[in-house]
Amino acid sequence: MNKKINKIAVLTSGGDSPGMNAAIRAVVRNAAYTGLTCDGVYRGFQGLIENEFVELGPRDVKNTINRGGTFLKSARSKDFMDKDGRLKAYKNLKARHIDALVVIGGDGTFTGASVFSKEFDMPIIGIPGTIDNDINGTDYTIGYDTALNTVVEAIDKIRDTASSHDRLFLIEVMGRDAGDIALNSGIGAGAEEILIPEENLGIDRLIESLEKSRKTGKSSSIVVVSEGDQIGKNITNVAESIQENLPDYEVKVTVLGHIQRGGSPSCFDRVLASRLGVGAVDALLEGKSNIMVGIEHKKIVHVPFETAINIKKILDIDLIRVADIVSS
Ligand SMILES: Nc1ncnc2c1ncn2[C@@H]1O[C@H](COP(=O)(O)OP(=O)(O)OP(=O)(O)O)[C@@H](O)[C@H]1O
Ligand SMILES: O=P(O)(O)OC[C@H]1O[C@](O)(CO)[C@@H](O)[C@@H]1O
Ligand SMILES: [Mg+2]
Repeated sequence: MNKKINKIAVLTSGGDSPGMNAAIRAVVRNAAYTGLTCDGVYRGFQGLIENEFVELGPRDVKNTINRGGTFLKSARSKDFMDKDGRLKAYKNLKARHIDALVVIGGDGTFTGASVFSKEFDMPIIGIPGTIDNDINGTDYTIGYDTALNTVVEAIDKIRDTASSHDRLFLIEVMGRDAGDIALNSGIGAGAEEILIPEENLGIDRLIESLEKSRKTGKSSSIVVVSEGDQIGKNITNVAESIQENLPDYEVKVTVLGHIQRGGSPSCFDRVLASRLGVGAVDALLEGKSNIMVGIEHKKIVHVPFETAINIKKILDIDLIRVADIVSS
């Protein structure tokens, strides 16, 4: 028999992502809709430890659906990695009579949530919020679509100047260990080459391919490089190898950086966040715990944290084929 849930708390953790506010809003409003009370926790797991709670009702989340970042703020909490820190967090939750938790974040957040939930018998539901789209069991994570649009807009601008000066640009995009942002933005922005961590074909093939492109009449080129790419030590190192081997090219490097994490969420991310936020409270009321609410084939799914974290999400191989064909 599941314990009755009267009060929940919601937090955002790990790297922020556009649409996290929309997810908080949906959690808060579904809590009120179903007769629960809801606290927000500032600064993710660190706020749990440092007792930074705020009561949130439906009107407290007005005008947030359109805002990037997270108004609850986020953190990468070292203290939560220790049992002492987690014990403090548990005591603070109990002192506020909180029966269950909704965490919005990435794989690290779900790992922490899973450890905590087992240690202290606290029901927890995860909502995938990360620009990386690196979580198994959900087709999309909140913020990924917005980040892709930001990247494509930036690359379009770089292409203008690349083409005016007949230059080769290497553009680094985020994604830690996952190539989703690089592969999809690369196709969307018409990149000549896309370097991702999941596929290392080596520097020689890259140089050969760029040389061939120039011979077939391409005067400028865009190469999208995922930050987790393994070809060189880093993007500058890859640029130097290309420059040495292809002296006729003028090679430039742009690192897009944290611009990719900001901005107003796309409509896709707002709707996704709203569905997952509502779904998280529904799941708690159904007695679920230790799961992520995700989306697969347009339907809400419940995925055990273990499956979401420990099984590497498979990259769509056909996208690599498409990228090769459309860049030829
Ligand atoms: N093994 C663990 N035990 C306890 N807490 C953990 C563990 N792993 C991660 N966490 C907690 O989760 C937080 C968020 O994890 P992390 O920094 O990896 O970001 P994330 O949720 O994966 O998001 P993103 O990858 O989008 O930045 C960590 O800072 C830490 O507080
Ligand atoms: O902002 P930070 O802490 O430097 O983290 C950067 C990392 O976070 C992410 O943006 C995911 O949130 C990764 O793509 C990137 O590797
Ligand atoms: Mg992560």
